[in-house]
Amino acid sequence: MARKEGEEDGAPSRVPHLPWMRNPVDIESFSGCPVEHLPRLDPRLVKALDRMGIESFFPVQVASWLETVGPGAFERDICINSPTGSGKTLAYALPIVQMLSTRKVKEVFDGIAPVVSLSVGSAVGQSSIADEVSDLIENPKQGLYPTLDEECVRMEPQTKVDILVATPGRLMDHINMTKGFSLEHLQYLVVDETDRMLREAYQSWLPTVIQLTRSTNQNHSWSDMNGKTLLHPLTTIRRSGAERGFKGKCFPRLAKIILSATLTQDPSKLSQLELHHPLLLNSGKKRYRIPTKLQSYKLVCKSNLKPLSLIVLLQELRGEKCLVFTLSVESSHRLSTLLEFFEDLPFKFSEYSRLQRESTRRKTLDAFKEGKIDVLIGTDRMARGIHIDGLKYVINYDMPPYVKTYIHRAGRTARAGEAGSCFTFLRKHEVKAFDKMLKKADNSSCSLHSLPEESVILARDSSATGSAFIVDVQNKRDSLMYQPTHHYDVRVEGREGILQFGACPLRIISFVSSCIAIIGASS
Ligand SMILES: Nc1ncnc2c1ncn2[C@@H]1O[C@H](COP(=O)(O)OP(=O)(O)OP(=O)(O)O)[C@@H](O)[C@H]1O
Repeated sequence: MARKEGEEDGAPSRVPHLPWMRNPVDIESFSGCPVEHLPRLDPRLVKALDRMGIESFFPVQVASWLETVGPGAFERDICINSPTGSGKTLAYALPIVQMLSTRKVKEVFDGIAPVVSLSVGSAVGQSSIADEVSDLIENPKQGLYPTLDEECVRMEPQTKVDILVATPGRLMDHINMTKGFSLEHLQYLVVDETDRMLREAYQSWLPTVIQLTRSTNQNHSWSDMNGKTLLHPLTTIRRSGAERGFKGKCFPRLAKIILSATLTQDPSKLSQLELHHPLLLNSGKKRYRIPTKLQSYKLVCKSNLKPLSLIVLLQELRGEKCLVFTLSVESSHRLSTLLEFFEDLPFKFSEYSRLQRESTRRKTLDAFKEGKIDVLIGTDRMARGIHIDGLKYVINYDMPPYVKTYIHRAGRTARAGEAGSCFTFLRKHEVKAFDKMLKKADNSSCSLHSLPEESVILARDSSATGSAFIVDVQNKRDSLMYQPTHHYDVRVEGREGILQFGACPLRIISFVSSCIAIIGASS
C-alpha cells in the first residue's frame, strides 16, 4: 500500500530498511575549517570564495569534500541529510566545479578556446523557452573543425553550458523539444530537495534523465551528405566499465549527489535514483534535526482570536521581516483580506500565492528581501528553496501537518549559524499532537509564548471603526457562503444579533477560521 507523506516519519529510533542507511557518516563529527586549510582546493576557487565573503567551511561542506574530491574520490554516490541552512548548496557545488575544471573534455575545449572557464546555464522557467534555448544551445560556426570537410558535414547544435541548474519541468521541455540538448555526457547529477523531487513525477523526469545518461553516442553524431554517420570530434564515448570493476556500468560513471534536510528512507522512492554503493552523510543521531540556534515557541489560542493574536504577535516583532505560513491558498487569502481591514498596522504585509503570476510572486519576494514588505503570508510553497538574508521570524498561523513541514517552514530562519525563532499557533486540542510531532526531531524543545490579553482586545478595536467588525459566528461557518438567504445567530462585539444574508445591509468580506469581517454595519 502506498504511504502518505509523513507516515514514514515513524519513530525516531526506527532502523532504516536500507542497510547503507544504518551506519551513516556523522556530519557533526567534522568541524568547520578555514578555506585555505581544505586539502586540494584549487587556488582560483579560494579567491572566488574570498570574494563571496566565505572564510571557513561548515561541517557538511568539509564532509562532502572529503568524500568527493578528498580520499573518497567520488567512488560512491553521496546522500546528504543535513538541516536547513547548513550550507548544502556549497557542499555539492564546490566539489563539482573543482572536478569539472580538470576534466578531460575540458582540456579539449581549452585547446581550442581562448578563455578557460566553466559556464553555468539555467532552465528553471524564469525566462521564455526561446531565451533559454539561446542561452543553452550553440550552433557551431563553420570552419571550427578544419580537419573535417565542411561540405560533407551537417552542423548540429550543441549544449554550450558545463553546468545546468534546472527544474524538472523545464528540463523535460528541453529534452523533448530543444535540438542539440543532450545529457549523454553528463558526469554529475545532483538532486537537491530530494524528497520533494521524488514526488514530482512530471513526465517521469527522473527515469528519463537516468535513461538518457546511459545512452551511447548515437544521438551525438554528424552525418555526411549520404546520411553516413561521422564521429563528432569532441564526443567522448562512455566505455564499458570492465576496466574499473563496474561490470555492465558505463564509464565514466555518472556520479550522483542527493541532498535534503528531511531525506526519505523509503526504499521504493530511493530506488528510482539507481544509486551506486551509496554513502550517507547524516547530521546527528536522529533522522531530523532542527538548526541549533532555532528557538521554537507555541501560542495556544481559540481559533476566533487567531487573527487578532497574530496582529499582536507581529506588533511584538516590531516590523522585523517575518514569514507567516497557512495551510492553504484560500486561508492565506482570507487572512490577508482580513488584515487589510485593520488601520495603522505597524507592518506592511503581502500575500504570496501560487495563484499569482510568477512575475508578481518574484516582485513580492524582491520587495520582501529589500525590506519594502515586512510580512509575507503564504503556504508551504514558501517553505522550500527560499533564502532571505536576515530573516529572524517564522510564524505557523496553521499548525504544520508533519514534522518535515515544520522543519522546512522553520528552516527559513536560523540559517548559516544565525539565530531565529519559529512561533506556532495551536488550538488547545492540537497541543499534544504538536509536541509529539516535534519530538521526532533533534533539538526540538518548544516553550509556551503568551500574548497579553488586553493587547488582543486593543487590536480588535483598531479594526476600521464603525464600518468593520470581527464577528464570531456560532455555527455553520463556511456553509454561510453558499446559503445567502438563511438567517444565522451571531455575536457582534459581544452583543447577540441576527445576521441575514441576501437582503441584509451587511456584506461578508472574509472568513477567517470562525471569524468573519463585515463591513457596512452601523455600531
Ligand atoms: N561556509 C560558509 N560560510 C558562510 N556562509 C555560508 C557558507 N556556506 C553557505 N553559506 C550561506 O548559508 C546560507 C544557507 O546555505 P544553503 O542555502 O546552501 O543551505 P541549505 O543547507 O541548502 O538549506 P535548505 O535545505 O533550506 O535549502 C546561504 O546564505 C549561504 O550563502
